[in-house]
Amino acid sequence: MKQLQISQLDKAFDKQVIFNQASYTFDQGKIYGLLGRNGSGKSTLFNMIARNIPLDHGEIRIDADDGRGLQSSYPDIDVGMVYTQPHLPAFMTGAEFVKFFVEINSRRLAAIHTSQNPRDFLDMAGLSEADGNKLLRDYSEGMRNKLQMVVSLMLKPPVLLLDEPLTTVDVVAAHEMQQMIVQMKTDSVVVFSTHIMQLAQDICDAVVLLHNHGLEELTGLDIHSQAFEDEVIARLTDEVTADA
Ligand SMILES: Nc1ncnc2c1ncn2[C@@H]1O[C@H](COP(=O)(O)OP(=O)(O)OP(=O)(O)O)[C@@H](O)[C@H]1O
Repeated sequence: MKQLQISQLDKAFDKQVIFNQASYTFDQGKIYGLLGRNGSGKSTLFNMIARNIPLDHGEIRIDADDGRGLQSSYPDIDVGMVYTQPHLPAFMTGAEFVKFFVEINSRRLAAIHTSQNPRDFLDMAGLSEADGNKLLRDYSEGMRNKLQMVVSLMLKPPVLLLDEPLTTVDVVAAHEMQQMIVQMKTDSVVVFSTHIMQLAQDICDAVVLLHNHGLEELTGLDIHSQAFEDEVIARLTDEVTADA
């Protein structure tokens, strides 16, 4: 089973403590919703997992289910990251970008039996032929988000991190993307951050709160209940009181 393990993680920016001895293990087979107040450290956590920024102390380890067990250094393990603001080349058209993406990832796509037809990628992102011929800088934010998510999901990375996805896509696209994310949990560890409680309740199997500089799963309540929602708000509100 694939696994992402956070152990006794510390991270501070100058004197601002973001994580203090945070520990949690995310398993393949579940969708985890990461909830926390603005500025609590959700993007920072994702960036540490993706090794974009260093951690101060502790360990982040990944088991890609490749026989090697948990690895604390994982340059060869793909961590898929879907950003709130997509990072796409502005001066390529959608079709050019997808063609380029398929070319540079052809071996990986072949290994996981994913289509290598660029048109399929554009179709999944709901982009027409005319859209495909537009420069990415002229896409709406929602169109960029859909395209970014489709290319990230098609690679089926062992760990998939989604930083506030689906906030800018239309209702139909959001429904389709939700279904794609749900399918991903079969083969990947899937963690997404969101401020939309309804979204967390709709697609998550577990909700992890980032508060008081730690990670804590909210257990013992039906995720779809009002009591669950009240408890999330109470705990995240408590944090402000505790820090004040
Ligand atoms: N490179 C950096 N240098 C200094 N401080 C930073 C840096 N990156 C993030 N921070 C600070 O760390 C804290 C956590 O930021 P982060 O973006 O991880 O929060 P978040 O939970 O994702 O917030 P939001 O929900 O608002 O998107 C914030 O106070 C932010 O200002």
